[in-house]
Amino acid sequence: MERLDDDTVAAALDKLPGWQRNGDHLRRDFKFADFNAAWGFMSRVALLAEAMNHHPEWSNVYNSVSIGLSTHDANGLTELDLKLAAAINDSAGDS
Ligand SMILES: C[C@H](O)[C@H](O)[C@H]1CNC2=NC(N)=NC(=O)C2=N1
Repeated sequence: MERLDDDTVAAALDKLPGWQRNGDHLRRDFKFADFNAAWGFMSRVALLAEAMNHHPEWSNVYNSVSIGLSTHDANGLTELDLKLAAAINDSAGDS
């Protein structure tokens, strides 16, 4: 998988509400009603990450989930990160 150039990433981010670029990562923080909702979200994301064989860097504190996306095999951002970011938004109930 090829690394994306800066313009391609910037254009894609316009269509990914909540996500920001931070160097080689896309980042978004989510907040839910409670731990149960946060964990349910993480369970859904875990299943789709496994299906994509593309996995998030994330942490959870009670109702907060912080996510970083990057393609380690490519040392940067690829289409897989954009795809996973969009799928994560769907899992959180965003468009
Ligand atoms: C061997 C396996 O295909 C790779 O290690 C996959 C697994 N999940 C991955 N996830 C992410 N985020 N980046 C990768 O480069 C990656 N590579």
